[in-house]
Amino acid sequence: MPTIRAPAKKKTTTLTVAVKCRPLNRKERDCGRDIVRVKNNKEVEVLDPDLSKDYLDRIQNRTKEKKYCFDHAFAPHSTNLETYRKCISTVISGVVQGLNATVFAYGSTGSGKTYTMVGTQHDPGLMVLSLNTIFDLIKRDKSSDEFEVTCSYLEVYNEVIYDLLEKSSGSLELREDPEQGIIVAGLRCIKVHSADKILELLNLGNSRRKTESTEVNATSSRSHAVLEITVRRKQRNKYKNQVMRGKLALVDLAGSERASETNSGGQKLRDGANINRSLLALANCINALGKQQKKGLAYVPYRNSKLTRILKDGLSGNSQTVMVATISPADSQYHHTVNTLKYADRAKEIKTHIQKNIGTIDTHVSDYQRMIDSLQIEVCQLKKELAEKESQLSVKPTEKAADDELSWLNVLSQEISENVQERINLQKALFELEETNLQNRTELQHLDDAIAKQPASEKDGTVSEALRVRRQDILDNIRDNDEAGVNYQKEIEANEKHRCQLQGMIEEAISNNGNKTYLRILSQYRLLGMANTELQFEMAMRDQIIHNQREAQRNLWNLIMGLGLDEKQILDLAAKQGITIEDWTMTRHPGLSNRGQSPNLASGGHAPFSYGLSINQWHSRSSCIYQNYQHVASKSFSQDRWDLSPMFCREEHHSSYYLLAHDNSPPCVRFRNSDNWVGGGHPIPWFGTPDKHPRDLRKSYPEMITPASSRNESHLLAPALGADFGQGKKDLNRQNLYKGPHGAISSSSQDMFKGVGEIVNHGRTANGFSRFIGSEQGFSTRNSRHMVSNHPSLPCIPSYTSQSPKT
Ligand SMILES: Nc1ncnc2c1ncn2[C@@H]1O[C@H](COP(=O)(O)OP(=O)(O)OP(=O)(O)O)[C@@H](O)[C@H]1O
Repeated sequence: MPTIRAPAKKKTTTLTVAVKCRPLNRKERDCGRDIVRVKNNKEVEVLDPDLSKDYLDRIQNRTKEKKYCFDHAFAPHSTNLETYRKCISTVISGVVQGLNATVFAYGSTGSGKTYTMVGTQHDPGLMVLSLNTIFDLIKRDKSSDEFEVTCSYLEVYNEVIYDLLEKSSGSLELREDPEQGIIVAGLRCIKVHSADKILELLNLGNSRRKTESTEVNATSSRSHAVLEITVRRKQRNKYKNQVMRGKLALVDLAGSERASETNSGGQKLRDGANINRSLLALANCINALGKQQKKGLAYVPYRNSKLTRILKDGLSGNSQTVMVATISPADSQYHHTVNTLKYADRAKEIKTHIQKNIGTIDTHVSDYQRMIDSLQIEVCQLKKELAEKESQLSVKPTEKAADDELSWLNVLSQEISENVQERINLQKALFELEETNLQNRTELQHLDDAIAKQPASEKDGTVSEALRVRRQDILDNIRDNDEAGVNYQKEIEANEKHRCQLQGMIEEAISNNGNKTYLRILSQYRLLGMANTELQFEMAMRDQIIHNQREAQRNLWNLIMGLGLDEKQILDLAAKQGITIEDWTMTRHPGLSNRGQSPNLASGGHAPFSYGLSINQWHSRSSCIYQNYQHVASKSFSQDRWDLSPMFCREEHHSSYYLLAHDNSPPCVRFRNSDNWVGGGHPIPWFGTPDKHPRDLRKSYPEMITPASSRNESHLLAPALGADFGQGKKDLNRQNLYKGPHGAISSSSQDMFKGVGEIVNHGRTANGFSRFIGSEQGFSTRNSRHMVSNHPSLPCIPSYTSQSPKT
């Protein structure tokens, strides 16, 4: 099979980010004011909407004023043509030379995305201007090359892809093509010879696009629209067999909105939820990609929505990409404007790698082959649909009633699945926010230390000034993230409410319907499927945490061992880093023949778990506290053996706690609340509710409830471990744990400990991810999520306390 040849060079480039501010509309002029200032064609300043703030507030940084700088910024009076000339035209000329380009408008509802992309007759939008340029360039081309231009236009509505160039398009599927990346199977590609023809198609497609009138925008787009133009250039000169293929994707996103603002309900509300979901997925991708550039690898959740899968190339692959962030200058839109600018600011970090798509004539033929294949698939699909429709017409009334019942159930289960997916997205977002703030707070602490250490003579110097500016930035970020976190939590609450309604509907259907058993099994099956999705996400998150901690431990051990330090030196060094080593109780393992080897690596062979070390400052993503717990007296590195004694490992991550326990009882996972061990015989992971109480999975899915148990301790059998420790050691161990050198556990709380594996809470409030991970009904928020596990893969390490991030 012919393939597109690897190009000679790949050029790395960053996203071009432009901000376009629309004028105030009449309503905004009458009852609000303009709070956006565009300066020097690059800077955007958003004033505090609260006019009551005075000079003192301003000099003390108590206003919500924000300043950003972008590649381009356009004031309200500027036209689409100006935007096009300054940031799009060069990208478009590349398309005729075999390069890919993506242009997308991002902003809240009513901020001017469609105006920017489609425009009006007097002020044509970027789609129209780009198409005219492409045909102009082809017309003016002096070479004898042959050009062919094709166009497709799709929309993603409620996570379903429709062809806007088809009169009554069915839903289309996404496929991964090894050469072309993500493609939409069965999407019509129409050959066009002039810009006018494409504009005709564009208008036709736009008339089919789903729009609604909302409180904020009379013609609000309810779907994301992607216009794709492909230019194939068959070369006639020395590279006779070569075909260059440039692709231009022009994207008009649906607007993000809040249900309360748009005053919508029913279908509109559902659309809004789906739009927000895919935009949230896009925002998460922008976040992750931004982080990737700053800190190396980060998981980019493209697969969370169809939109992000379609935009994948534009965000990180082979594409020159321009993001036009559209904002409203109205004071009532302050929150949306700042939110859009924040994501636009992050998008500046995103890098793409552009290269010419050069293929052979054969490749060109293979493209046609692919088109034929996809048309054949479409024909098969249509035939199948026709056959189904025919058979539906001939079904008996009783069968039809049963079918109706089932299709109702399908709709319901679809809603449940969307509800779960939305919650996962929100919780992920919350998790990211919390993580960012954790890092922010650590940096804040370091900055405070650095500022305090500045000599008096330097207090007014440039270094001090830079530190203070950075400190203010971090404070702003923390405050913004906290605000965003509160909003996410509200959305999670709404999501939870919706979930309860859905649950009620299922229960009602079960009690009303004749075929109860079947429906019950079916609904149980679906609910378990949903629960499974949540569990998988939780597992993935935990794997990530464990991976990060291992990394940190490994690095640290390698460093410490490489230095060949003795215990005292290590303790001194740790103290300098602000780390207190509570209890040095490691003895050497027979398997560790020399002290140069990282104890963390000693987990192989017969060792049921590994030794490790974690220190907050060294940790790349999470804050951890580990506690090694042994009945053996403290031993130093110089001793001969690493003793495999019973051990506890405590980890704090986003207010989630794990503790590893090894004793002679069967390995188990235990849960406890602030006072007692709780739960039945077969505990399962728990998911936090949006409010203060974690959600009981069995409550959410009552079909999963196992007979209640009066026992206040729950055990979940884990895979057998090699460790087998005497029960007798347990009490002593517990005692040691309670009486750590720093008195980590208060004497009153000692009474709470009724089994192995209790955990000390260092007083961090539980939120974000901790809501999501392991806990049980009735936990107090303060002591929040306690989970005890003896997972064999988690490392056990010496005892430390690390400084909690500043709150
Ligand atoms: N630069 C501009 N000049 C004049 N009017 C504008 C401008 N930008 C937007 N508008 C007007 O603002 C209103 C909302 O714009 P538009 O429909 O483009 O918003 P949107 O971001 O696409 O909204 P949604 O996401 O809800 O589809 C429209 O009436 C549009 O004509």
